[in-house]
Amino acid sequence: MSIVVPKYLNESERLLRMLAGSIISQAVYAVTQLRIPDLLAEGPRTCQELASLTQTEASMLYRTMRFLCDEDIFRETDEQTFELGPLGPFLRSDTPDSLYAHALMYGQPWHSQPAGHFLESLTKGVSAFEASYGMNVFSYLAKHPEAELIFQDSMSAYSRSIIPAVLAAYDFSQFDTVVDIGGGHGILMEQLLTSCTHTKGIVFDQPAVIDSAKQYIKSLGLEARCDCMGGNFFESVPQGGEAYVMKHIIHDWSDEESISILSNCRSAMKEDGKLLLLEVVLASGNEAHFGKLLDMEMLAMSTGKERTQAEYERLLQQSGFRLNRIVPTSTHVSIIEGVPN
Ligand SMILES: C[S@@+](CC[C@H](N)C(=O)[O-])C[C@H]1O[C@@H](n2cnc3c(N)ncnc32)[C@H](O)[C@@H]1O
Repeated sequence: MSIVVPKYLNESERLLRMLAGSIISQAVYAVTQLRIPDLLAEGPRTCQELASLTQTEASMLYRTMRFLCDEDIFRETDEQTFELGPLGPFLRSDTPDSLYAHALMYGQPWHSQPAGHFLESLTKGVSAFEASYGMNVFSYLAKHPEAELIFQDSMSAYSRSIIPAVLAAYDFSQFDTVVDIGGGHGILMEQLLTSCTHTKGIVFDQPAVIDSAKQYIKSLGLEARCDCMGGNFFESVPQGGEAYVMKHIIHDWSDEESISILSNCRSAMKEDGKLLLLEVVLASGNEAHFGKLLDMEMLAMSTGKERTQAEYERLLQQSGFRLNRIVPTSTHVSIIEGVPN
């Protein structure tokens, strides 16, 4: 089933729809938080029934769901009766490729408010998050455990949808020890150790995050093959690994900050080690690419950016590596392989 921008819109309506983007995002957040996609998993329900199950005001819920039919999230099958549309299943909490946790994160004030500081960000040359909260997003999350949990859940869910393609595209079983720098709650490591049964792992992340990773790895019975270590990658990273993997880390940071993280990996790794960055690689021309949206998110939330192959080549070269090859996956994420220079 193909998804299209509603055809009924003329140019000025398309622009108005763009201007109302935050309302669309908040409407998606509201129905997801109410778990309406889960409630429609088994088939259509009336709006009255949904309102009573979610303790919401029926006529307001109806208007919200009617609008989200235009966005392909729901479909009105009968008068005031809805089923899931083509995008609806992705907002269920229980599917492998679920964006449920993502929708919850996008609705949080700390995620949506920085966009209101975009202009200030452009004029001052700092991220909108920094302009809004006076600190970088990771310092904010470390101080707000509830927000940290929502962020990590969202990253884990996103990772679950990407990692199978990464493991299919690259042979990680060639390594004895893989270190996942900024590994969050350990989802990548879980899947990697499950598919490469002779490999050992280390998950490294901030002290505020690593306890949850420890618990998660232990709950899977993988603790004998995986250490979880807390620290700051601007100071040092665990020594002696064969492969240093970073998924969606370098895009969070400026060139200067990235060089500091990468140089620490270079000092810690074995001479025949490999650096593996799991990132979007932007095309150098001006063709449309999903990565440009992620780049805007980086602009709003961090000092980082999405980069082209030439930019990654330069970054690696300035950190003691040579870009060996870029392995595409079936997703928008590629594996950028660096080797010591
Ligand atoms: C965008 S998330 C990526 C998480 C994970 N790699 C994934 O793709 O799901 C960035 C991660 O970097 C971690 N991080 C941020 N600053 C750090 C620091 N100074 N030292 C170690 N980890 C850090 C965060 O806690 C977070 O888990």
